[in-house]
Parts: sequence; structure tokens; C-alpha cells
Amino acid sequence: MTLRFYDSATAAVRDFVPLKEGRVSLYYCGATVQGEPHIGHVRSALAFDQLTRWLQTSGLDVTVVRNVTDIDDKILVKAAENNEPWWALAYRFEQAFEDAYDALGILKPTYEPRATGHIPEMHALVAQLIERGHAYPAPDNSGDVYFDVRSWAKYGSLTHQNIDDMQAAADADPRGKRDPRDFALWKGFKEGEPETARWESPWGAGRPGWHLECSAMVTKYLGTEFDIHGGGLDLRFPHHENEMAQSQAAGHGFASFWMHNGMVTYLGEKMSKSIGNTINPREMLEIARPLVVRYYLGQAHYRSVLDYRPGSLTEAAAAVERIETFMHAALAKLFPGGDFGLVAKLPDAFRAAMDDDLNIPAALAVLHDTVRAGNTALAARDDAGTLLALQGVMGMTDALGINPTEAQWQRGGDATAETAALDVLVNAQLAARAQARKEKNWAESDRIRDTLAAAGIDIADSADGSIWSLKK
Ligand SMILES: Nc1ncnc2c1ncn2[C@@H]1O[C@H](COP(=O)(O)OP(=O)(O)OP(=O)(O)O)[C@@H](O)[C@H]1O
Ligand SMILES: [Zn+2]
Repeated sequence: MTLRFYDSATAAVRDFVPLKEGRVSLYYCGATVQGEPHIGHVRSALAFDQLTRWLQTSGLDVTVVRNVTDIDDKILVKAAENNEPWWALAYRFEQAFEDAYDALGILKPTYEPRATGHIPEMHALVAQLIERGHAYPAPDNSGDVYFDVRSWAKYGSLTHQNIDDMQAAADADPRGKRDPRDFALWKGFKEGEPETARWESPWGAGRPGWHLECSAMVTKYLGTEFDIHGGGLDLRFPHHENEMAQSQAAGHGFASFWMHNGMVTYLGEKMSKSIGNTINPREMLEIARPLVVRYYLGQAHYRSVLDYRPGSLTEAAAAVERIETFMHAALAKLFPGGDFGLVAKLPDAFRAAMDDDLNIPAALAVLHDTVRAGNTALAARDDAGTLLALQGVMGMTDALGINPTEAQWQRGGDATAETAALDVLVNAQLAARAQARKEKNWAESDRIRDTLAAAGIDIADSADGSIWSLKK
């Protein structure tokens, strides 16, 4: 196995060798739960879901941590505007993010820590940085504590910037900063702020800065050194630069690899709440099946820009349908009893594409070539060829989390054992009907169709076989 990933810190594709053999530790930045999710957020989580699944498919045991930033200036502002407690607003939107992730089959992380549950860990990190001479409490007794960027020679190395050319930190009032680029580790409480967003600390009451939250949570769950830190490209600076500086200044090795997903844009502009050009995943799910939305958001290379265009789901829907139609037809042909003794297999070309910095467009090309070869084999009644293609398609769609025969995708995303069981039963009926038709036993084939119709099941016949759906 030669897994290779693009590491943003070194700006190169490098061989990926986990710190601990057979195990991978992955942290990626989750949402600041200040509003509804948009498809940019979901694409980010999906990119790291695809990575997780590929690491697992490669036989590695993956620990995934995705945080929830549930305290932040933006949350406090929105809650005040809404006249709602900040924690109620944060929880409401945390649930909206979870619903979106679940609907698109994004695997639950191993741990999903909330920032507010880790204040003691954050204090410990601040104390360590002060002790090592890399942080200082503001001299004006505001309660702010800043990271001293000039004390850390490597500051700027993640984003390859020279400190003198860097922007000032816009994260707190510059109350007593030594350098305008110094960023807030701890933000002193200010008059008028909610008492519930006020935590005591050795430097005065206040709340944590965003960068500090992630560093403290990474270390708690993955240790001081771990394999991969991820997030969107927009977080590279200042967020990730600051995370890396403060953790390394505290003596931690921190991440071996930095992986960043490209942005979802709308008419060329970053999709963002502040710009107001957002598409909620729910809007997409009203017009397309969850599997189609997952396919659409996950088909580009994770580092490339995905520019959303109205109507762009149509192509994804057609691609999913091609895969699905072949799988149903091949399963009905080869396993008419529904007893799938099928061993999934991954074509070498697919493995090579995925190993090469998750080249999903190339991997999808292998998948569609295999579907095409499978359809040719089906038409030629070549069962061996059909089986080979089916095994490949099953393996590849499993690896990508888009196997249409999975229970998750059967109906509106609510995965249940019942829908999976129903799929097996209906497909067995369809296979019996296909057999009856082959034998020109029209009475039997009509009987099966009528039985299915009476049960509320629609059948669509095509040259490649039949697929079913529940009547709307
Ligand atoms: N348009 C986008 N395309 C891809 N990823 C995005 C996009 N916007 C945000 N992300 C990623 O989603 C994750 C959660 O983002 P976060 O809650 O910090 O968003 P945000 O930057 O506050 O969103 P917004 O820019 O809409 O205000 C981060 O990894 C972030 O990089
Ligand atoms: Zn973060």
C-alpha cells in the first residue's frame, strides 16, 4: 500500500505513513454552530468521510474527531439578535448539522467534543504557553490572554507567510496586544455579555478563543502528536496557523499532515453565511434523493473548487441511476433468490486512484467503466463477466459510501432494517417475474406484478432489468 496525500504544510504530495502502525488519528474542524448548514460545510465533512472510509478500506483503524464550536462571538451575537439563550441557539444548529450529515451518510466521528466541555483543558494549555514565554495576559487587566507571535519563530510556516506581511488578528479588541498579530487565547468578559458565557480562569473571567478550543480538543482525544488535521481551505489562515503555533509552542508535535478541502462556490464566490449565497442541504434533498446529493457533493477532487450551478444535480442523478440499474439487474440475474453470496472486490485501477491523494474523479471513471462492462456482459448473458463487474461495483460503491443497495439509501435516507428486508423480498419477486416472462408464463408474471402493485410498489422495466419504488 502506498497511500499518498497532499500535505498543505509542505505543499507536496507525500507518502502517508501513520505514526502508529495500523492506526490513523484524524481531527477535522467541525461547525461553528451559529446558523443552518450550507452545502459547503457538508462538502467539507464529506471529504473527510471519504478519507476515513478509504483509510478503513485500506485496513487501517481510524479514530476520527470532529469538534463542535458551541461558544464563539458569532453565536453570542446571533443569540442576542434572536433574544434566545446562546446555548439554545447553538444546540438547535448543532442538531441541524447532525441531520444534514446523517442524511448524506457521513459516518459519525469516533468522538465529537463540544468546546464548552473542555474549558479546563484549554486553561492548562494557556498556562503552559505563559510558562514557556509564548503567551501573556493583557497588562490592562481586561482578562484577555494573547499568544505572542514574535516569540515563536515558526509563526507563519503553515501558510508560508512572513510575519511582517501578515494581517492583524481581528479576533478581539486589541486591548494591550504587543503586536497586532497576537491572537486571543482567552477573551476577558465584557460588560453586557451573558453571564452564562462567562468562565472563571486564573487570568480573569471570560471565554476561550476559537483557535485554542481546537488545539485543546485535539490533544485530549488524539494526544500531542497525531496523523492528520483537516478542514476547509478557508481555515488555513488564521485558524490552522494559530492552532499549529500554539500547540507546537507548548511542546506538542501536533499534526503530521494538514489536509484541506476546496471550497464550494456559487457563481464563482465562496459559499458563505456572511455573503448570504448559501444553499441549505435541505433544499437539495427536496429535489433529489440523498444518495444523489452525496454523489454530487463528493464527485470532484476534494481539493478542487466545486462551483454550484442550479440544475447541476441532474447529471449526478443520471450517474447514480446508471450504477443502480446495473446493480439491481445483475443481482436479479445472478442471485434471483436474493441470497447474495457476493464477495466485493476492488479493481487495482480504483485502488491506485484512491491511494493517489484520493483521486475520486479517476476512481469514479473506473466505476463507470466497470458498470459499462457489466451492462455489456448482461446483454451478452455472460454471467461470469456480469459477476466480475458486480463484485467491482459493489466494492467501489462501498468504499465511496454510495452503494445504492445499502439500506441507508432505500428511502429518503431513513435507514431501517425493514427497508433493507423489503428490498431483498421485492427483488426476489422481480427475479421470479423475470423468469416467468422468459418462460412466457404471462399469468404468473401478471400475478406477481399485481401482488406488488397491491402492496404499493411501482415497477419500472427497462432493457437492463426492473427497479422498484414505493408509490408516492
Ligand atoms: N463554502 C465552503 N466550501 C467548503 N467548505 C467550507 C465552506 N464554508 C465552510 N467550509 C468548511 O466547513 C467547516 C465548518 O465551517 P465553519 O463553521 O467554521 O464555517 P464558517 O466559515 O463559519 O462558514 P461561513 O463561511 O458560511 O460563515 C470548516 O472546515 C470550513 O472550512
Ligand atoms: Zn478548528
